[in-house]
Amino acid sequence: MSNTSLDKDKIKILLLEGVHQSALDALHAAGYTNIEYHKTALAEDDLIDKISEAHFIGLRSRTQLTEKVLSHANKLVAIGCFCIGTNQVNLDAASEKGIVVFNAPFSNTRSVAELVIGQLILLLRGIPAKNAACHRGGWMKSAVGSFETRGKRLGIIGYGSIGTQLSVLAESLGMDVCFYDIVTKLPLGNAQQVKSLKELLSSCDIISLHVPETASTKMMIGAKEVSQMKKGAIFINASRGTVADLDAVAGALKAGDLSGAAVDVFPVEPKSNNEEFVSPLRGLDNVILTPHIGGSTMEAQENIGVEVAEKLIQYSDVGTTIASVNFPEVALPSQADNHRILHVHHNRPGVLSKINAIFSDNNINITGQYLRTTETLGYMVMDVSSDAGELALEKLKDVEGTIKARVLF
Ligand SMILES: NC(=O)c1ccc[n+]([C@@H]2O[C@H](COP(=O)([O-])OP(=O)(O)OC[C@H]3O[C@@H](n4cnc5c(N)ncnc54)[C@H](O)[C@@H]3O)[C@@H](O)[C@H]2O)c1
Ligand SMILES: O=C(O)[C@H](O)COP(=O)(O)O
Repeated sequence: MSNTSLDKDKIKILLLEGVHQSALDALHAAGYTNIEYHKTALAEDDLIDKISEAHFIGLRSRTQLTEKVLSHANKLVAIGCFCIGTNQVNLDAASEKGIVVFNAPFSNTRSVAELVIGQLILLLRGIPAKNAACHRGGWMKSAVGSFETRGKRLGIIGYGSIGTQLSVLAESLGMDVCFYDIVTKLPLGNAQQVKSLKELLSSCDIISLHVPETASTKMMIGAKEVSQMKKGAIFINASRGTVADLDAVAGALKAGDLSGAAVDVFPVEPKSNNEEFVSPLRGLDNVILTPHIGGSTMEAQENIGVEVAEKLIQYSDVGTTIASVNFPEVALPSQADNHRILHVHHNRPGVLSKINAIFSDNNINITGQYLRTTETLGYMVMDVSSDAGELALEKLKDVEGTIKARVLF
């Protein structure tokens, strides 16, 4: 159990995968200078070695924070995912160790929606194949199989932040939009929610996936679903590689059942730019392959850098967990001449009354207290008079169900 606050220059921050300079700037401006920065993800052994010394870690989609890796993260208090997806982090293991996880749920959504619009226009015109032919000295001048976007039916699977923006952009091009989502969603513009995945697959000219990686989305597009798509349909996936069976997609493309595809995410992605990319879609001229760059624009990365760094700073400075992925949300203004204690515990009945009893028995004056819980976790921020901080922390360690307790200031 971590038990003391540290001077800011002793708080070790590990930033991986080339997170934007804006994150470093924000952390430096807030007084955090002990930062180790890597442009790439780390191999597991190296990651374990470094995470065991880190108090904060920042990463993107490549770094896998598995249960095994997190079991070594004994000083870690927070994880910043400088992206939307948090599937690369074992959230249960993080919660179990009292480690809060943040992400950037909105900053790169426009970038993904724009990429998909670009891809669907290029695919409707057969540009990838024509471009490839030109590069080989060919000349495929023909209108056959080339279409405008106007009046084409776009099916969006997952109508969240990205799906909705894609919907609006596609309608501005005159497309007819429908979507499938497990939640009933307010349709934007003239878009329509369909009742089943099959209805979407069998009625759309273009199908684009925008779901998170979860148990319910794993391989949600398999051979059966591919066979339900309209003859000549276009398939796009910029969500997660585990969502679609690419062998089935490749088979349908080779058989001419699908006319084209654009895929940005893969079940197995190279760990670095030096590793070979392997996919059954390689070599197919009517497929746009991109190396997981849906959210990789300068605008998105700069905004994400600031957004996630600010969340880490707020947590480190005052214990704020607003917009956390796995913690109850708590925000309290800091109080002068007080010590702030953060207490993460298993959400069991009686923890709060035990804490209050201990404080009362020891004459510790609580000047502010805020508790929020999720189903499994309790997070309490407590301000006590500054002469009582150390004693309060000592006593809190004895409370059954405590996961992590520290004094902030
Ligand atoms: N290619 C990239 O670089 C890139 C960039 C950003 C995000 N992403 C991926 O895109 C995903 C979606 O991003 P978002 O911001 O739109 O997320 P979001 O959470 O705002 O929306 C996801 C939507 O999918 C729906 N959904 C969940 N499970 C479903 C299921 N089984 N069937 C149908 N719908 C389901 C949800 O109800 C929600 O409406 C992210 O989770 C991330 O994995 C990829
Ligand atoms: O989840 C996301 O936001 C995207 O997949 C982007 O991931 P990246 O930061 O690794 O490009």
